[in-house]
This record gives sequence, C-alpha cells and structure tokens, in this order.
Amino acid sequence: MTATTQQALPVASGRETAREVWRLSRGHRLRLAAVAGLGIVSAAVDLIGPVAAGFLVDRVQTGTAGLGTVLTVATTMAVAAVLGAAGTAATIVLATRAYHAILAALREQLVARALTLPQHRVERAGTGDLISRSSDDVTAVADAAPAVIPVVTVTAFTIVVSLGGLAALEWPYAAAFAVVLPVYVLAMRWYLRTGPPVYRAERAAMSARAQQILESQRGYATVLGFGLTEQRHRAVMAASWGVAVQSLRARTVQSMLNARLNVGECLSLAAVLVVGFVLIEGGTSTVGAATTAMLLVLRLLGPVNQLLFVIDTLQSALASLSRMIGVATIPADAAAGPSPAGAAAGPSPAPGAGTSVRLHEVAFSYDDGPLVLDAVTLDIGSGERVAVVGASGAGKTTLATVIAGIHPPDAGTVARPERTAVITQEVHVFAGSLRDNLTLAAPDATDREIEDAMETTGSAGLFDLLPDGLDSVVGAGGHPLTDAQAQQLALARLLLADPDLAILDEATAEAGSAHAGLLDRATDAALAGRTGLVIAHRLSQAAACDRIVVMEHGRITEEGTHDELLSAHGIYARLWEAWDSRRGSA
Ligand SMILES: Nc1ncnc2c1ncn2[C@@H]1O[C@H](COP(=O)(O)OP(=O)(O)OP(=O)(O)O)[C@@H](O)[C@H]1O
Repeated sequence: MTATTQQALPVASGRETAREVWRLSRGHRLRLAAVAGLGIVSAAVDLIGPVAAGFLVDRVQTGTAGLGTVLTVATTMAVAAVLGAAGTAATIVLATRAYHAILAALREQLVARALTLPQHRVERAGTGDLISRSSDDVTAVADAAPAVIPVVTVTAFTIVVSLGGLAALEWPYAAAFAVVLPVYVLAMRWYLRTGPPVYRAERAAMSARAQQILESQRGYATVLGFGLTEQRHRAVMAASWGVAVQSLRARTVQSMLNARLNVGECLSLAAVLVVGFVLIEGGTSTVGAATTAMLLVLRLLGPVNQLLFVIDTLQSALASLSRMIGVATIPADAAAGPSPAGAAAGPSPAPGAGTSVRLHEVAFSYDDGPLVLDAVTLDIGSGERVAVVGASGAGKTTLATVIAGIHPPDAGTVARPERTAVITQEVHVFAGSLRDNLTLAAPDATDREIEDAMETTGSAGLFDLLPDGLDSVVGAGGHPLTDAQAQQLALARLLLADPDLAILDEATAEAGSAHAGLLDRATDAALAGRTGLVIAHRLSQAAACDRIVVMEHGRITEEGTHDELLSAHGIYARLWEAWDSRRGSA
C-alpha cells in the first residue's frame, strides 16, 4: 500500500462541542438542574459565615453584643459551614455522575460512527488518528474528571453567588473585585503558555532516567563483564541531573504562578479595603459590611486560584472532547458503508432489471496517485457468479472495494444492490462469543439458524473444539482460531446476513492446501442463490464461476467463460497453464 496524503478527521469547534454536549445531556437534564440548584443553594449557605461575622462586628462596634450574640453567631456559622460542605460534596457527586453518563453516551456515539466510517476516509486520516480519538482522547476526558469537576463546579457557583453577595452589600465592592480580574486573566495566559512545555520536559527527563536505570539493570551481566559500571553510573547520574534541572524549572514556574496569584490576592483585598474605607467614610457602609465584603473576597480567591491550577488539564480535556465530537458528529450519510461480511451498503443507482451490478466507465486512483481503475465497464447479472483474476497490483481488490462502495469512484457510475456484503482479505475475529461474531450482521438470528449456517459452511466442527458451544469466547483473549476457521466463520456470517450481492476478496487465499477443498465448498454454499463477485487467485475457483474477468493495469482486458478464455489463448489461458502445471507438480 502506498503512502497517502493525510487528511485529519474533523475537530468540532467550541460552539459545536457545546451544542453536542447539550444534546447528549438530554436524558440527564434533571440531574443537571439538581446540580445547578444544589450548587447555588450550597454556595448561598456558604455566604452565611461572612454575613454573620459582619453582623457580629457591627454589634461589637455599637456595644450591643453579649455572650448570647457571640454564641448564636458562632453556632450559625458552624451549622452553615457543615451544611455548605455537605451540599458542595453532594453537588460534586451529582456533577461527576452526569459527566460520566454524558461521556458514556458520547463514547457510544463515537464508536458507532467510527465503525461506519468509509474506509477511504479513515485511510486518508491515518488509522492512528481514529484509534487515538477513541482511546487516548476518551481517557484524557475521563481522567480529567477528579481534578476538574470539583474545582469547576465549586468555582462557578462560588463566583456567581459571592459576586452577587458583594453587589447586594454595595455594588462598589463587587466592582472593586472585578477590576482586578484582568490580573488573573494575564496570570492564566502566562501559565498556559509557559507551564505545559516545562511539565512535558520534566516528564521526558523522568522517562530518560527510567530508561537509563532499566538498561543498566537489564544488562547487568554485560555491564559487569565489560567493566562498564563507571560508565553506566555516569549515564544514570547525567539523567538524574537532567530530572533535577527540569523539576527545578517546573517548581519555578509554579512559584511564579503563585507569585502572580499573590499579587492578584493583594490587589483585590486592597481594592475592597479602599472601597470599604471610602464607603464607610461616606456613611453608606458599615465596618461590619466591609468585613463581610473582605471575607467574601477571601472566599472567592481560593477557588479562583485552584481553577488556575487545573486550567491546563481542563484545556487538554476540552481539546480531546472536541476531537471526539468531531468524529461522533460526522453526518451518518458520510459515514455509511458496508461493514465486513455483513451490513448493507449505502444507496446506489438502480442497475436495471436482471442486472445486479453495473459499472460504467469507472476510474479510480488513491489520492493523487496513478489511475488504479481505468474506464472499467462491467455488468453482472442477478444470480451470476463472476471471478476477477489478474496479476498482483492489477487492481482486483480496488475494483471490489469500489463495487462495494468502500471507495467512491473518481469518474463513472457504480450501481449495486442495496444489500451488499464483503469478505475482505483480512478476516477479523472479534473478541467475544462465537454467537456475537456470527450475528454481527444478523442480530435476530436464532441459534438454530446460526448452527445451520455453520453446518453449511463446514464450520460446525468448531463445536468439538469449543466446549461452551456458541457461548465460547473466541478472538483476542479467547480461543484462537486458524485463518481457515476464521474464513469459514466469515462465510457463515455472510450466509446469516443473506445479502443480494456477496463480494469475496480472496476469501480462500489464506487456506493451506489441506483446507482448500473445504473452503471452496464453503464458498460455494455461501454464494448459492445470490450474485457473487469472487476475487480469485486460485484459478480452480475462477473456473467454477459463470464468467471470468481478467484485469491488467486497472483495465478489463479479457472476459468470458473458462472454456472461451482458454480457446482465446490470451492471458487467462497462459495464467491457467502456469497454474495448472504448478498444481500438477505440487
Ligand atoms: N490504500 C492504497 N493506497 C494507495 N495505493 C494503493 C492502495 N491499495 C492499493 N494500492 C495500489 O493500487 C494498485 C492496485 O492494487 P490492488 O490491491 O487493487 O491490486 P490487486 O490486483 O488486488 O493486487 P493483489 O492481488 O496483490 O491484492 C497497486 O499498485 C497498489 O499498490
């Protein structure tokens, strides 16, 4: 396979991400409303402490505070603190549950889309991109939850309610705090620019040190044998010093962030103090109210600072989220395509009565490469079985994928039945039960039907090997299947899917000669009663077809029955002669 130009899969914009998250939250809106309600109430309960403290200051100032007042205020503050903490904890639990439920829905949508993406789309983006979105990105979003949810939830409600509280006291208090917000914004921007590369360098230095230590341990005998102890010692020392330097840089960045946060803190407290002084002087505020305002600002600072510390985790989780949503929201029609050995292909123009497949002047090339299919015109009648033969690289597989709808043609038209199934060269056994593997494309199939399909395709013998019958686990981590068994399963799967057109791309090519006859019979049974296109390297298979199409350099150069092509003494006759003599001497 030649290299293809990479065209990354889409990444959702901020607005698209928000819209999709809102849509996915449909079943969880009640829970989200509870999060909002509980969060606001808890943050409001947290206001009681500062307000009570301000009240006490005013009473002390006016000389009207006795022991009873102090005890009442202290009890109120303690109860409010406990209730506020309990409410906050419940809010975080509810928010975490909603977060994971929405993430699970998104993950399901992502997997569903990924499985139906056209192969050419995945190939152009590189399979790694899709795999990383459905694994690394999902992990990044899930792992961010414990760090991000408590901080974001608490911060959001605390900021809203505390600013409201400040404004309710006297609006200049809220304005004084808002004026220093730019300091925090600047600190955040600096940190996002400076922090991530420094942390990355620290992690890289740690990996390098681990590598040096591991190598020294693994090659211990060699180190001793060649007297390399001193040299290894120096290498580990150098790597450890690298970690020390990078860790120092990372801690310096954190200290510098702390310094910026301290500046913000000082400025905000000073601003509120000055405003309080002016208001008290003007007679529009009391010392108690100024105390409440100071305590509210202090309460605000904690969550705001914490938010800055998780902002990079939050940012990378959001980046991962937009990559996941980018794939999950690819329109369904763009994602449609036949799944291996089973699902129906997308709509195609009707080929006409009595004809199952009609290709007219089809051209195709992979990205900007040379033409792989060149003006291919081919009709396959309903129920007809056609074999495609030709040298390696002639374009046989490409023809099969274009007919199947996996690759859209660059020019010309392709008409195929709506129910088309393909067995590709690489038959995959999914990790799961035998039943799951067989009913992928026919979820309603009964055990009786499954067993009949296995019997017909000669794979019923598997039952002797698998003690749990259809419930036996096969594939990765389960019972391993040989290539021939995997192909028999794929043929049984095809029988259950019961498509109008079956495309077998070298479905028996993997077979060793001992299994060849068995697989030929299985293929024959699977194709009975439907239109078949067989990409055949074993010419005995081609000879059994109604018609043979010979391809050379992306073009159809010969066409006819086995006997007609032999009499024509063309390329097929030569291929047959060579193959037959090889078979004879084997
Ligand atoms: N995904 C791809 N990207 C780029 N070029 C490709 C891709 N797949 C196949 N090709 C190229 O297209 C040409 C036709 O390949 P194709 O696999 O269709 O031939 P084939 O006749 O089926 O060969 P074989 O019998 O070896 O499978 C070859 O030159 C091949 O290198």
